[in-house]
Formats: sequence, C-alpha cells, structure tokens
Amino acid sequence: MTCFEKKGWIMMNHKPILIGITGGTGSGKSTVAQAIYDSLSEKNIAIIEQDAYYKDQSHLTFEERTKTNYDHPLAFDMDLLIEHLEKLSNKQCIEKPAYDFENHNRKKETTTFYPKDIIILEGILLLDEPKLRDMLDIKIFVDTDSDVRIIRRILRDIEDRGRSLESVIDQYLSTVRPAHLQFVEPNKKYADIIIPEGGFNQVAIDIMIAKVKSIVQERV
Ligand SMILES: Nc1ncnc2c1ncn2[C@@H]1O[C@H](COP(=O)(O)OP(=O)(O)O)[C@@H](O)[C@H]1O
Ligand SMILES: O=c1ccn([C@@H]2O[C@H](COP(=O)(O)O)[C@@H](O)[C@H]2O)c(=O)[nH]1
Repeated sequence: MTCFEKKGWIMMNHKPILIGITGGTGSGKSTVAQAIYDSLSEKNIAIIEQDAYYKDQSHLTFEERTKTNYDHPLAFDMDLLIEHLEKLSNKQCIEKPAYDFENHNRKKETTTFYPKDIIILEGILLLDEPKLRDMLDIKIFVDTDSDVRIIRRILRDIEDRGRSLESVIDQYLSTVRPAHLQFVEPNKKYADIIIPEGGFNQVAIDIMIAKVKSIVQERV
C-alpha cells in the first residue's frame, strides 16, 4: 500500500533519487549529508543513517556488546536496510529503527518514515554490498586522512558517545582501522565522486547540488 505525507510530492511517478555518502569514520559524511540536505531543503528530502541499521543485540550483555566488531559488514542488518529502501522506492512507509551508541544496541522505538523524492543514505559501508551499491543513483566517497579522522573520532566519541580515550584508541587499533582497510578504502573505486576533507568543501557540495537538481528536472 502506498503511503503519503501531507507535504508536496514532486515526482509522483518516479522512484526516489538515492544519494549514498560513504567514507571512513570521522571523514565528514554526516556533515556532507547535512550540507546537501540544507541546500535542497525546499525539496521532499530526508537523510537515513546506515548506523540505524546496526543489528539488534538485545540477546547480549553490555559487556559482550562492547566486543562486537562494529566496522565489519556483518554488524549491519543489510537485508533490512535493502528491504526498507525497496519499500520507499515503491512509495511505501517504513518503520525506521534507531540506534543507541552508548548502549551499543538498537533502540526499542522506531519512527514512521514516509517516502521521499530524494533520500540521502549516509554510512561507512555502503559500497561493500553489491546489491546496495547498485541501488544508489549517486555514490560519494568522503576522503579524509586517517590521522584527521581518528582525532575527530576521539573528540566525538568522548563527548557524544560516552567513551574513554583508552577505549577509543583500543577499538580503533583492534577493529576500526583493520576493517577500514579491508572494507571501506578498497571500495572507493566504486564512487562517482570523491570529496576530499569532507563537509566544508563548498565547491564539491555545489557540484553535487547541481547534479541532483538536474536529475530532479529530468524527472518532473
Ligand atoms: N572539512 C572539515 N573540517 C573540519 N572539521 C570537519 C570537517 N568535516 C567534518 N568536520 C567535523 O568532524 C567531526 C566528524 O564529522 P562527521 O560529519 O560527523 O563525520 P562522519 O559522519 O564521517 O563520522 C564533526 O565534529 C564535524 O563537525
Ligand atoms: O555500538 C557501536 C556502533 C558503532 N560504533 C562505531 O561507529 C562508527 C560509525 O559511525 P560514524 O558516525 O561513521 O563514525 C564505526 O566506525 C563503529 O566503530 C561503535 O563504536 N559502537
């Protein structure tokens, strides 16, 4: 069954434009996603974070959940993410999950998410799974040096995600860095656009906006 929000619907007969923004942790993915969103805010647009699709781990204790490798593709419920994107393409609503980083677990509550004309999907592992990769209309890789990314991550994880300096460093060396080299970096080759240094690269953002607007024009 189709599902509509009261808001205007500009491309009634078309599938949504799906923009994928990927790159390593701390590269600036969320910042780029927000900048694109802000520039197109008059459109029927929304952001989906891949992080919302980390697997539910309620069957594990907190201690066990701290040991999960959150940078491995198997940490994500990729089937649910793909199913939700397919539903949105068919103008159906989804119940979008939410994630609690402090507890390393999916939250109990979900949000009803309506179909959009433009969806920005943002996350570390968008290009590793061929089925997901093929669904993306535009694939962006935010490319930021690892020394900058780890500094950003230390600050963010201590401030927003309830971590200690030691735990961030341990996690980075044991799982984040190896998984980045195995699953994130090699998939850069699939990107349509590589944005150096993330969110404040206004030239790259403007080029992206122009491209999205031209696709919208083709489809209205
Ligand atoms: N180009 C940039 N220059 C300086 N700081 C940036 C830049 N892009 C992002 N940041 C900052 O780095 C941190 C991580 O950025 P974020 O977009 O959340 O990264 P990601 O979503 O890839 O983990 C945030 O505090 C953000 O404000
Ligand atoms: O429970 C969790 C879930 C994820 N992480 C880490 O988060 C990053 C991905 O988020 P970014 O916003 O792209 O940085 C990933 O590298 C995981 O290691 C976590 O620590 N705990």
